[in-house]
Amino acid sequence: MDLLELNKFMVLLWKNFILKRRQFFTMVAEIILTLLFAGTLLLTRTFTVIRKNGPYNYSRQPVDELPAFLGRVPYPGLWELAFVPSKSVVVRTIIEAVKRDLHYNFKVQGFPSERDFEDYVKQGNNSQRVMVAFVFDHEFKNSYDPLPLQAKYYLRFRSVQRNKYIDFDRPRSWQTGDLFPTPPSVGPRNEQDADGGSPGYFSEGFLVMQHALDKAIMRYHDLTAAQALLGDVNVFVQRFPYPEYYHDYFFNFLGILIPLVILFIFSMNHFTLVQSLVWEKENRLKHIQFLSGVYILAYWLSALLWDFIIFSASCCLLLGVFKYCQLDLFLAEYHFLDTMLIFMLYGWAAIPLMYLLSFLFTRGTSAYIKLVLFNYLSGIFSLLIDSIFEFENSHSMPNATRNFMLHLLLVFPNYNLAKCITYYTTFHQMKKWCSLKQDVAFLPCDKENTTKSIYSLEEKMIGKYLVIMSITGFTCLFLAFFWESILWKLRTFFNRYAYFGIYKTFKKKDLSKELSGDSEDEDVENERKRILEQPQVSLSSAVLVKELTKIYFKCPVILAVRNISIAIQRGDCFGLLGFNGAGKTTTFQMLTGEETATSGEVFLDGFCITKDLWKVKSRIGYCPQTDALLEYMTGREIMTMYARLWGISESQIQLYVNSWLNLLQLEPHADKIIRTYSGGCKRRLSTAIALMGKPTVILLDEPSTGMDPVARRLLWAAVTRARESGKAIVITSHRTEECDAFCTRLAIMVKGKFMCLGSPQHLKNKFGNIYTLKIKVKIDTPEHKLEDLKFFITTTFPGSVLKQENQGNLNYYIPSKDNSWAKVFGILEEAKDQFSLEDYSISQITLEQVFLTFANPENREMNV
Ligand SMILES: Nc1ncnc2c1ncn2[C@@H]1O[C@H](COP(=O)(O)OP(=O)(O)OP(=O)(O)O)[C@@H](O)[C@H]1O
Repeated sequence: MDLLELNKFMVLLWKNFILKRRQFFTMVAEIILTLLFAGTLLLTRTFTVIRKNGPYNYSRQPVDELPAFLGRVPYPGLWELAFVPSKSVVVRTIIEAVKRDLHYNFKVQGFPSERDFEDYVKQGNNSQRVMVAFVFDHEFKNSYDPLPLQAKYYLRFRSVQRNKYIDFDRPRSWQTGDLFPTPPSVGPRNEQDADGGSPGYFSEGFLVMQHALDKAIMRYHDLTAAQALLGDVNVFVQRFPYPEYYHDYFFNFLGILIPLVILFIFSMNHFTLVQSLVWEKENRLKHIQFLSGVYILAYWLSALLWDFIIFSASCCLLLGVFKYCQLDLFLAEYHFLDTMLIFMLYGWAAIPLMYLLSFLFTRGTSAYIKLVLFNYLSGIFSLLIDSIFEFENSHSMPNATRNFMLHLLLVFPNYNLAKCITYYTTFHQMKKWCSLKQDVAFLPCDKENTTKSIYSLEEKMIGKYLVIMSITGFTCLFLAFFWESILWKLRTFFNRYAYFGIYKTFKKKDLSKELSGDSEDEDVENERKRILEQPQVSLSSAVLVKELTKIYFKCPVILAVRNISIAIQRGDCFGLLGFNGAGKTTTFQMLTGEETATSGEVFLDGFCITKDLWKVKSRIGYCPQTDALLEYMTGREIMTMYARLWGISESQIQLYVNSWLNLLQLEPHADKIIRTYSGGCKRRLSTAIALMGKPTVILLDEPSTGMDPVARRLLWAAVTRARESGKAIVITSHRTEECDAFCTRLAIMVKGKFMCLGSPQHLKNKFGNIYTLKIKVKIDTPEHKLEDLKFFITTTFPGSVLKQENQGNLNYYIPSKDNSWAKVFGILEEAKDQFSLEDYSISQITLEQVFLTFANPENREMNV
C-alpha cells in the first residue's frame, strides 16, 4: 500500500468514525440491547444463590432386598429370570437356587444362546417381564458339564429404567456418561439419595441379582463352606459420607448460558456492520467511493479495522459484566488474556464471514433480518446438535455421518466460540477442584490432565477451535476480496457469452432486426461508421462507445440499450435525451462499470472497461439519478472526504472544498447534516461531488431534477466551467431548453436506440422544417366563423396539422416548405379582419417539439 492508498484507508476509517458518532441513538440502542442480553447473565447471577450444603451421611442399603417395582406385575404373566445356555443343567440348577434365595415367584426360562434370548426379548413386550438374564460365558460341551471355579457371567437388564424414582424412559442406555459430567459437580451426585439415585444400579436390582447369583455359585461349589460363610451375614452398601461444601448455582447455567449470551451480544455487533455494508451498496455509495479512486483492498481493510474496533468495545463491555458476576474464571490472573484471545479470534472469523454473506444481499433491511436469523439459528442449532451428539444414544448414528456433521458445525464461528467457552470453563473448573481436593474420585486429576495446556489440539481442549477460527477469518477475507474483484468479470462472462449466446441461438436472424430497430438516422449511421472504420487513436475521444448493447435477461427479456455508438471529445457536453425507460440510466451504468454490457465496448481515455475496469472507474465523476450521499455527514465533511480520496493535497483541501461550496451556493448548508437537506440541496451536493476531483469524464444523470431556477443556473455554470476545463460531460435531462442552451451535441434515445444525433441547431434544422402557428380569435366570434378559419388554414397551407384547440386558441404545425415567413404573415394579415383574429404568431419549432415528435412517429414523418 503506497502513501496515497494509506491516506485513502485513513479517510475511510474517518468516514466510519463520523457515521458511527452521528448515529448516536442507534449506538445507544445497540449498547442498551447488548446490556439487555448481558442482563440475563446479571439476573441469573443475582437470583442464583451460593448455598452451603451438607454434610451428608448416608444410611445402609441391604443388598438382598428385592427392588420395589417387583410389586407391579408385568402384564401378562410373571416376572422372569432368564439364563443362557439352557442346555447346561448346572446353570439351570444355580438359577433355580437364585429364585429360591430371593423368595419370589419368578418364572425361570433358559435360552440356548444369547442370540436366542435377544430374539425373545425383541418379540412383543417380552423385554418388559424379564427381570434379568444371567449369561454364562463358558462353553458347556455336555448338559452335565460342571461350572469351572473361575466362571465369567454377564447380567443383562432392560435399558428402560423401572424403579419408582424415575418417571421417564431412558431411550436406549443407562447413560453412564452422566456419572461424570462436565464440568464436574462440586458436591456428591444425587446428594439426597442414600441408594445413589439415578441411573439406579441399586434401585434397579442390579446388586441384588449379582449378590444372589454369587451366593448360588458359592453354594454350588462348596455348600458347607458357603453356609458357614453366609449363614449369619447380611450384606449392605453404603455411600461415602460427604463433607460440607458451598454450591454456587450460577455455575449450573455456565455451560449453555454464557456461550448463548456471548453469541447474542456479538450478534448485535455483526448485524449493524452488515447492514451498513449492504446499505452502502444499495445506495450506490460503495460504487461512488470506488469511482473516486478507492480500491477494494483499502475499502475492505478499513471496514475490517473499524468493525474490529467496535467489536473490541463489545468485548470490553462483556468483560465488565463478567467482572460484576465474579466470573474470575475468565478474568483472574492471565485468564483475562486467554479470554481476550478467544474473543478476538472469534471476531476475526465472524466479521469476514459477515462480509462474505453481505454479497448475497442487495437490500440493507433484508440483510439485517436474514442475518439475524442466520446468526441466532446457527448459534442455537449448532449448540443443540452438538449436545445431542454428546449424548450417548446418538451413537446409533453412523460414525461417518456424525463426524461429517460435527466437522460441518466448525464452519460457524458461533459454534467454535461456544465450544471454546465451554471447554475453557470446564478445564479451569476441573483444575480448580483438583488443586483443592486431590482425592475426589470422579475427577480425572492425574498429572497428565492437570498439567495439560488449554491450547492443546486434543479433544475437549480449545486449540482446535482457535485454529479453525483463524483459518475461517483468512479464508472469508480472501473470498470477499476475490469475489469483489472477480464478480464483475463473472457477470461480464455470463452476460456476453452464456446468456447472450443462448439468446442469439434462439433469435437467429431476428436479433439484428431487434437491435437495429427501425431504419437508422443518417447522422447516427455516420457516427457508427466513423467509429468502426477509423482507428481508435485518431478518434482521440474521452469517451468512446462502440455498438453498446444491454439486454436484461429477465422474463420477459428487456432490450434496454440497443447498439449505440458515440465518440465524445474532451470539452464536449453531450446531452442524452429520452423518455422514461429509454435506456439513459442503463447507458450510464455501463459507462461507470456498475452494469456489464451484453455486447459492445466502452473506452474511457483509451482504456477499455472490460480490461481496465479500475483505471476506467478512477477517471469518472458520477452523479446518479438518486442521490448517493452519506446522510449522517455534513456537506463540508463529505466534500472533504471525496477531495481527499481524489488526492487533493491537505494544504489545499479547505480552499478547494470552499470553492465548490461557493460555486453551488451550498455554504449556508455546509455544516448541516445532509439528512436535513432539501431535495434540491442534495442534488446540488451530488453534482458538486461528481464535478470535483480529477475525473476526465463526468456523467450527470438528471442533475437538475428538483432544483429551483436559481440552482439550475448555478448547476449549468458549474457544468460549463468543468467543460471548459477540458472535461467531457455527458448529461441526461428532461429539460430540453437547458440542453439546447448548454450541450454541444445531443442524441435522442427511444427504446434503447439513438434516433438522432447532432448539435441542437442541427437537430432543429433537420427536424424543424415546420413552423408553429398560434392563432387567437376574438371571444364573440361565432362558431361557423371558427370553422371557416380552420378550413381556410387547411386549404391555404396544405399539410398543416391542428395540434391543439382551446377556447378560441388554435395551435398549428405548418410545413415550412413553400411557405416563407413573409408569405405566412401576409396571408394572415389579410385574413385578420375576415376571421376576427385577435392575435397570431409564427415561430420556429423548439428542441422540445423535436423531442416530442419522437413520441409520435406521425409528426416525425411529417417533418422529415
Ligand atoms: N435492473 C434492471 N432489471 C431489469 N430491467 C431493467 C433494469 N434496469 C432498467 N431496466 C429496464 O431497462 C429499460 C431502460 O431503463 P433505464 O432506467 O435505463 O431508463 P431511463 O432512460 O434512465 O429512464 P428514466 O428517464 O425514467 O430514468 C427500462 O425498460 C427498464 O425497465
